[in-house]
Amino acid sequence: MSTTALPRPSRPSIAPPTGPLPSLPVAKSRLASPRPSPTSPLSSPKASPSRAFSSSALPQRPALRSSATSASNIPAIPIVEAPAGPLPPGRSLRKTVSIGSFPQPPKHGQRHPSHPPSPLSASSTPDGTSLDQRLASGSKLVVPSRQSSLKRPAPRAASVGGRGLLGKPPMTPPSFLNGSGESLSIPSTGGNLSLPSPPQSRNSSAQGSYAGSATTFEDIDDESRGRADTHAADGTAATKDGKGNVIVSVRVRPNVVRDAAQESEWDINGKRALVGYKGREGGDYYYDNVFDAQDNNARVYDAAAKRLVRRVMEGYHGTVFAYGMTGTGKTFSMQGTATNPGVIPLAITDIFSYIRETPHREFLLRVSYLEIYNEKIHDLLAGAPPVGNGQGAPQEEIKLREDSKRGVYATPLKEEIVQSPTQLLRVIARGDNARRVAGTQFNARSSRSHAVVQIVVESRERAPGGTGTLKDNKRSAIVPGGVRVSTLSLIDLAGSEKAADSKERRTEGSHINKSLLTLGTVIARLSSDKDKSGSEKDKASKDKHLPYRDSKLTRLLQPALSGNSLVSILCTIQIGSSGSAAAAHAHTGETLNTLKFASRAKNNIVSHAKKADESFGNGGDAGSRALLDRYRLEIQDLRKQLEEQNKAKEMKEEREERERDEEEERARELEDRQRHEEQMLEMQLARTALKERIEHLNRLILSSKSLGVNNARSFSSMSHNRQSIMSNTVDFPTNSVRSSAALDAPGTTPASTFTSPALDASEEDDSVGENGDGSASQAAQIQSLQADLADKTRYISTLEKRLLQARRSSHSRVSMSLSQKLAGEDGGLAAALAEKDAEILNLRSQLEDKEKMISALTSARKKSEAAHEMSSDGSPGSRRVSRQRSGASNTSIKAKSSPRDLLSHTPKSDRDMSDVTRMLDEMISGRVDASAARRGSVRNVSEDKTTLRRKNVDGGDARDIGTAVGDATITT
Ligand SMILES: Nc1ncnc2c1ncn2[C@@H]1O[C@H](COP(=O)(O)OP(=O)(O)OP(=O)(O)O)[C@@H](O)[C@H]1O
Repeated sequence: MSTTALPRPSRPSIAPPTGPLPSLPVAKSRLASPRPSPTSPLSSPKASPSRAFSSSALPQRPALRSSATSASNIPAIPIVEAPAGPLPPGRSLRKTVSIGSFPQPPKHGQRHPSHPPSPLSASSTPDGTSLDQRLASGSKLVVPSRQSSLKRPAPRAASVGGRGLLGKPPMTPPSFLNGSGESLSIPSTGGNLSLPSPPQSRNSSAQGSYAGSATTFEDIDDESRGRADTHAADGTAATKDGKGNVIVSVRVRPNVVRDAAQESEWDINGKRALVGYKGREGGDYYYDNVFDAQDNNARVYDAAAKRLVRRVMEGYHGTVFAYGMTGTGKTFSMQGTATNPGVIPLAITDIFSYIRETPHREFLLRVSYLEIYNEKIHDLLAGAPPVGNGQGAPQEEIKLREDSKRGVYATPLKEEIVQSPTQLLRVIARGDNARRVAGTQFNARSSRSHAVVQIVVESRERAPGGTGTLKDNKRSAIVPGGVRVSTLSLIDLAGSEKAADSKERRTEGSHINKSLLTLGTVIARLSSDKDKSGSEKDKASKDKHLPYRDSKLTRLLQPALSGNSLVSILCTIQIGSSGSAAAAHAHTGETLNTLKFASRAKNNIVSHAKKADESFGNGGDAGSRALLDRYRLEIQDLRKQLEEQNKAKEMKEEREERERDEEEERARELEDRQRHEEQMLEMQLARTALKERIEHLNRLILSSKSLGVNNARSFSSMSHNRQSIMSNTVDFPTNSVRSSAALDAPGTTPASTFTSPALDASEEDDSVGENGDGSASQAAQIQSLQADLADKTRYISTLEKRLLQARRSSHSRVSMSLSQKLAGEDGGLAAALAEKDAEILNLRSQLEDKEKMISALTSARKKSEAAHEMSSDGSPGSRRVSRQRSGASNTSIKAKSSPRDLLSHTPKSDRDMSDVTRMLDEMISGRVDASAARRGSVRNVSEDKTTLRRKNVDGGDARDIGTAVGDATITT
């Protein structure tokens, strides 16, 4: 086993002792111990080839004989940094490695010697020893409370099985911050470990991880996330006293003006994590990390906070705070600058890198930012920033509360949910702007308050299969495992200060100092109350004795300080002080105070940080905290609502579509029905017309029979008497009838019908009628004509009505955009209309004729009756008709006005008869002409209708003619 050389060119090498060291000195007081020598047994030049030295340019020191390689039977091998020359007075050999401190071999993960071991798994300080080793070796210890660690049994053999110095001392137990809890025996390289971090742990840092820690680390960033749990079944940090979960680092701010005198008093050794002061009250202070003036923020972050941040992402609470005198670089370290980002921005970058690297979990981040100013808590994210120092807009008073799950927390405090690094940085920048700063004699922009950024990380297992569809999300909702909530607190404390110029600054300073003092007190007392078992009960009783409540700061830090959180403390100092000797002295005193505070913190704070439980969101306190659960439920609710709304919308659309279809169907049906009705109407119209015509024709036939015009030889029984009267009494004026309509009317009853053959005497005799005077026949005729007239009137009105309806419906149909059909239908429609018009015209004229005929017949009857009354001789024989009057003379026609007139042979009656005869002739001739004209006008309308009409007209004519003839017959 080889050891590596410690690059300590500035220090004289001390030859290793050849024998065992004396028992450990208890370093209560300052020990002017010799510096560890680069020629330490750990500083073998034959460093493992697997080790890569970051500072290869560092001067190589001569190899010292490694005691570890020698006798394994040596109970204890002192590792002595022997100065090249004689030891200075007061200095002693300090380093021993106890064989009992060797770690057990790792259960797994032991690295192959050829693999570059993680720098984080170095089990010792850069010089190859652990802090405890150093403590045990009698290094200067400034914390009296660490007595226990100093009172160790004498170191035993340093090497077991060749492992010797390489093992991890038991007092530097594995921790979550420092590793998985597994120890790896890695050869010390003399503190020059600067192997790069695993790629995934380097997201935020341009620089490789820096293994300056004095404690044992193992890189479990990668696959061993969760493997940590295997080291402690209960999730507790696998450490006996939990000390490994606390990292204390010291950072030295570069001097603006070089102060050679001051600087010479200090020994800042980053590689050995050592701060040594040679002045009065001086001593060597070892920490987990010491950063010198050349170290940038990225390096500080990598070594002091990176692991903690990743543990927070895994479910541990973590607290990082910067402590130090004013102007020493706390804000610079926490916030950094644009070119040199500090812990906060680098942590933010890492948080999001972790989220990216962990696809199997989903995260929710919320951030709050508060400051404690003059012992009052202000929310830096709530509204407008306070103006000046404490004169800002009044804010609701923020109080600190405590509950079992959340520990101590401020409320009401605004929390913002952030989704990207930029967003998070912007929120924090907003808080920074709201923070109170003021110029002091030490710092032009001094923070006058303690500022606390809290990033709450909620995470839960993600359902396999992604979140694409609702189905997936539903599935993810029932994924086993609850929400894990952890908190990362990043705290930039106000700087301690001795004096201030203004009253305001003094007030602020007094509050700052008071709270810092309380913090120091709490940390100092932690040691005496330290409970290694870390049981809740003991912790509670311990906490009771600690003055957490003496200041807001300590109250807020209580969960972290009492062991629930991983802790990283960054103490900032500035060596060298330009100014008066008094100022320089005061400055040094402050610096030493800071160093002592750091040492106490390192030694006293015990963390039993547990991974947060995965809580379910179904109530309980944790449930009320886990926004992730609440959001998930809300999302589910909203999705359900959305689904229901979609369903309702779909149903509504379907219903509307159905209604539209139904409406269209109804409209179609209505249209069909209307069309059908119209058709029916038309058919009805046609049928009615036909019926009317048939009735009319029937009536005509009866009328003709009754008049004996139709066929004298075929009397019907019904009109027998009347016809017989007519035929017997009438000296038929054949010439007049023939000269008129009867002969001209085409299609009329054959002329023989009208020009009835000579009737025999008996028939003529019988034709006088029931009353023996022909009045019954006339009355029947009149009655028949009146009935006929009524029929016609009714028929006409029906026709008119139907025509009107037909017109209306055709109009409506035409207006229903059947324009293309119009061309085709218009002709037919117009023709039909014209036909109807013609028909109406025809019927009207027929009506007129009838009326005229009725009036003529009525007057003829009246005259006949008058003549009958005047006649004294009423015997039938005397009324024999004179045939010699059958000539076509007007006088004879005049005599036809009434049979009674004919019988009376009075001049007046002759005149009357001739009037009637004339009138009838005129009517007949006019009627026939009109009929002829009408026939001509309607012939073109339509074939069958024309035929029908012609029949009507002809029938009408025939009847008219017949009637006229009948009349004439009666009157002659
Ligand atoms: N490591 C460093 N490298 C370069 N400059 C630094 C470093 N540390 C501090 N400074 C500078 O020192 C000044 C004071 O630093 P800073 O404000 O961070 O001190 P502080 O400890 O926060 O002081 P206070 O407690 O008064 O707020 C700043 O101008 C800062 O840029």
